[in-house]
Amino acid sequence: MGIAVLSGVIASLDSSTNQATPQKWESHTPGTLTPTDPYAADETLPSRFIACVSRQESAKKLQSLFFNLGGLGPGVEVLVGENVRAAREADVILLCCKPQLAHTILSEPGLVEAFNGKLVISILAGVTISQLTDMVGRGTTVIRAMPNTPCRIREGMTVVSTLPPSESLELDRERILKIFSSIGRCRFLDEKHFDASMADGGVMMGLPRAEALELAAQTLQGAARMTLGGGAHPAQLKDAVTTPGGCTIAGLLALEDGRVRSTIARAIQIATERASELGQPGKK
Ligand SMILES: NC(=O)C1=CN([C@@H]2O[C@H](COP(=O)(O)OP(=O)(O)OC[C@H]3O[C@@H](n4cnc5c(N)ncnc54)[C@H](OP(=O)(O)O)[C@@H]3O)[C@@H](O)[C@H]2O)C=CC1
Repeated sequence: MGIAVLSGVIASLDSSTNQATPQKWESHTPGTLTPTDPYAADETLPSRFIACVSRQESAKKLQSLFFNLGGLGPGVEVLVGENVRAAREADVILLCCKPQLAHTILSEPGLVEAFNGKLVISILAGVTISQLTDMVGRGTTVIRAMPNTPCRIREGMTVVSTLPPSESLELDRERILKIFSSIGRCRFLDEKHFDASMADGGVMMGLPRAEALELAAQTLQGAARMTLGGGAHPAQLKDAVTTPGGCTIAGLLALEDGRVRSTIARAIQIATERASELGQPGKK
């Protein structure tokens, strides 16, 4: 998933650089941006990328993958076993390891100091901000992001935990929006919704109507495009997607009927109805 995020950011930067007439970041709903925007002379945009892995084999794969991306891709530095060095040189750190490795990786001598004062964005499922803060120290701003599988085709829906008050809040917020809007839609929500979705199997529970609709529709759109464009079977998506909730499950079940194209519209309708229902007062 880390590769998907980084590739999306690079592709967005490249596409905006190549635009003859740059457009502004477009806001659909409060807190969201689309990936069709200008990057020139914007301090919130990244200018250097470092990818960290633990194995030489992975490094070779990543070097080849980023090289083949073209544009800014070949400029990505891939480091093996040098997390502390990379963290020292970074302003924003995206934590994308498996959840069970977090403690081992973050206990490496020098890492807490290297993280101090920086923005750490964790996509680790099920690891709370409080747990991460215990590992990295209170001098680091830790936020959680929960992207979903369609981020791999830049049709994702990422939920990001709301930022704590700080002097760099606006800058951090812009940086986060630009990272995750490059792989789909991005929405800030309180961390309690992350835990509700993990526990209940549906992020829609307790969400306000507008957010529930947006998450359902974008998740379904991403799933549908992965099915139609990427050849992924709905059953594979259902196994892989971590954030769908009842709305997308309903959509995917409809897709599995075999009448794929004709049922997409029905799936979206089911999802929208379900999201509306969950968004009604009294059901929050
Ligand atoms: N897959 C999905 O759809 C989603 C995943 N997530 C979250 O994303 C995270 C990653 O999942 P996924 O992408 O599937 O996992 P992967 O195993 O594909 O990627 C994990 C990466 O971490 C690297 N890594 C492991 N150990 C170290 C280390 N000590 N130092 C530096 N890098 C290291 C691995 O490199 P190497 O191979 O060299 O060890 C690998 O590149 C998980 O926490 C998951 O909860 C969140 C939302 C959706």
